[in-house]
Formats: sequence, structure tokens, C-alpha cells
Amino acid sequence: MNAKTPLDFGTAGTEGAIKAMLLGCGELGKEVAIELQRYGIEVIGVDRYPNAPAMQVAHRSHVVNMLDEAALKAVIELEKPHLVIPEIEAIATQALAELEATGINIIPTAKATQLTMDREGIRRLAAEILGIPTSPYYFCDTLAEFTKAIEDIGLPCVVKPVMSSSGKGQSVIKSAQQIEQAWQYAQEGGRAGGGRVIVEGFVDFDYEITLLTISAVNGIHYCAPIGHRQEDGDYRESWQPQAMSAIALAKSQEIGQAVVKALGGFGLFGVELFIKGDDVYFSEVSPRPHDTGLVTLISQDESEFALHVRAILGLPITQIKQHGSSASAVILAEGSSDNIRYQGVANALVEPDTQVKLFGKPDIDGRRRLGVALARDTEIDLAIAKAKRAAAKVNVIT
Ligand SMILES: Nc1ncnc2c1ncn2[C@@H]1O[C@H](COP(=O)(O)OP(=O)(O)OP(=O)(O)O)[C@@H](O)[C@H]1O
Ligand SMILES: NCC(=O)N[C@@H]1O[C@H](COP(=O)([O-])[O-])[C@@H](O)[C@H]1O
Ligand SMILES: [Mg+2]
Repeated sequence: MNAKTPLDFGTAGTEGAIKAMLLGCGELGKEVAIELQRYGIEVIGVDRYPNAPAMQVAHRSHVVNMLDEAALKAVIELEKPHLVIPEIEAIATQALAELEATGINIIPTAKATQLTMDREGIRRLAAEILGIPTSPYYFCDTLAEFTKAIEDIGLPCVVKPVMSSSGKGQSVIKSAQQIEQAWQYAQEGGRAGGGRVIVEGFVDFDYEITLLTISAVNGIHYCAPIGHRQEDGDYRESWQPQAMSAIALAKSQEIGQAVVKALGGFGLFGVELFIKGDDVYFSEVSPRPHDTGLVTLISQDESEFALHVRAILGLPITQIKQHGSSASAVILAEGSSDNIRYQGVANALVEPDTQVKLFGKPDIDGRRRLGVALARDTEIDLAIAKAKRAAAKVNVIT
């Protein structure tokens, strides 16, 4: 497994099993759990609610508030996993740092989980320590500081709570009249309640990508760039490969390499970049598989989930085979139900090179991503259109 602590592969459920604990059991963790099991790893799922997608695949699971340091430590001490694999950002990362110091292997490293949980940590690392281009930015604690920062940066600009994800509390400010409202919204959208926000200059990019970058025992590897479209802070469609100039791709890979090396450890990272002409701006990074990378379930011989597992088990990565123009389109639903059903799945699969994945989320209250449609075609535009057609045919009954 990890090059530092090589272990023999064992068999789940027996004495010599390698045990992996997933902190977060959503759709991304579910695919990681499946890939772990393909190597005979014993998988323990942990999330805030029962019957989460990866729990349905894991050997056993625990319902724990992962922001509660004591509760998180207790479940890790109880199970004594060889590998702790964070799947979400909202975790008591201080506890992970303490556990790492006692020899537990936190994927990719406790430092990576700490720096990426807080926008300030990762932004200062990238821009101020590594010297990577980013949007201009300020961190603010009060409305007065916020107003001053916006004057400096200029409009339009983007505000985000430092601790948030999936667009929560995030808004684009286009006129001075929106400043107070945006401040309020950011105060309500933070994971840890109100507090510090980041104000960023708006990057008028041509397109944005996720560069899946893998740090493995035999070096750094990249997947083909993934383009994506975001709406209300969440991705709607992603595609691979995104066409890019050779210069922009080389710059993107250089940034990916610098960031993952600074965060350390083995695993796959989702490096989010904005591209304008040949210029590349770093936005943020997930030290784990990325939602836009769901497209790799159809676009590559080994998905981002399989590659993450390969890397964290200390296995080499040789080649990553890409199957050509591919796309994913999310199946988003709205409603309130604890008996979600799906109609039209057969109809969604009538076209060749189309797949549907239903995550198995046990309930919905508001809007939630419940599945994804995947497609391949001869051109990117055709693949995106095909994936969207398939997603639209799945009718969610709440
Ligand atoms: N400075 C910026 N300029 C232009 N667009 C931006 C900027 N910051 C964010 N965006 C847009 O908003 C999207 C979401 O931003 P970001 O990734 O920072 O939010 P998030 O809450 O971390 O989302 P997720 O958890 O889904 O990654 C980006 O993918 C991009 O489309
Ligand atoms: N952008 C981060 C992301 O995609 N995270 C994925 O969504 C799940 C939470 O879904 P939920 O909000 O429906 O419970 C997480 O567990 C992870 O798999
Ligand atoms: Mg993002």
C-alpha cells in the first residue's frame, strides 16, 4: 500500500485484511468503495446519515458527525483502519492531523485535508507560496473590510465563505447595491456558520477545467482535461477531453504538479483551473476524486476512482487510456421524499454508448443530485447532447 508502510494484500473479513475507512459515503465514495473491494480491501463507511450510497457497498458502516473531533477519533480508534480516505471537505481535520501523528495513513495527507477545507489555506499556498496565478483576492471578517476589498478588486467580483462547497453562500457581485446582500448570503452559507469570506476578482475565462492529477508511487500522472459547466455552484455537464492549446495544457499540468506535490501523499486530485487564451489561473483543488470526473466512468479504461485507489495502495500507474469524446450530465431532482423511485431508465438507455448510474441516495428534501447519465460519441458536442438526452429521460418520483 503506501510506499512508507508496505503491507501485503489480504482478504476482507479475515485477519490479514487491509482496512479502509471512507469519511463521507456519497456517490464519489461509493465508486471508491467498489474499486477498493476489487483489491479485496475491507471497507468501512462513515457519514452523517444512515444508508448513504457508499454504505450500501461497504462491509459495515457508522453514522457519525464528522465535524465532531471526539466522535471522529472514537470511530477511527474503534475500527483501527490502515487507510482513512476523506470523501468530503467538512471533517474535523485537526483530529486527522493528530491521528496521522500516531501513524494512521490519512489520504492523501492530513495537511492536504486541512489546507483544502479552508479556502484561505489553499489559496495562500498556491498564490503566495507556490507563486501560481490566481484571481486577485482578499479575506474579510467584517462588512467594512468586505466593502473596502470590493473597491480594490473592482466589479464584478465573487464572494464565498472560506468554509463552503458546492456554491453554498457564493455569489457574483455586479453592482454596489448587491454588496450587503452578498455579505449576508455568505454569512449564512458557511459550513461553520458566519465568519471569514474570500472576495475574488471575476475571471472572465474562455472555459474551465478539472485536471485530474495523480500522485502515485511511480510519479505524477494526468488524465485528459475535463471541461464542465456550472450552474448555481454545482456542475451540470462535464466532458473529456476538453480541447486546449498545447501551451495552456502544459501550464495546467505544471500547476497540477506543483499543487499536488505541495499537498503531499498519494492519491488522485481534482485541480480546478480557469483558462483564458493561453493563460491558466488556479481556482481550487480537491485532494480526492472530483464530481466532474464522474465522466471518467465512461471515458477511461480506469476511472478516477480506480486511479485514486491504485495510487493510495502504492500501486504504479502505467497508462491511462482515454476512449474519445465523452460526457456526463447530472440527474438532479427536487422534492421531498424518503421513497425515491425512477422511471424511464430503459428509455434513457436506448442509444448506444450510453450509461445511467443511480446513486441510491435514501432521501431528498429540496434539490439533490441523485444520478448521472454518461455517453460517448464521435464529437464532444454530440456526447454532451446524448448525455443530456439520457439524463432528461430519467423521471424521478418523489
Ligand atoms: N473568481 C472567479 N471568477 C469566475 N468564476 C468563478 C470564480 N470563482 C468561482 N467561479 C465559478 O463558480 C464555480 C464554483 O466555484 P468554486 O469551485 O470556488 O466553488 P465551490 O463551492 O468550491 O464548488 P465545488 O465544491 O462544487 O467545487 C467555478 O467552477 C466557476 O464556474
Ligand atoms: N462537489 C462535491 C461533491 O460532489 N461531493 C459528493 O456529493 C456527496 C454529498 O451529496 P449530498 O449533498 O447529496 O449528500 C459527497 O458525499 C460526495 O460524494
Ligand atoms: Mg470548485
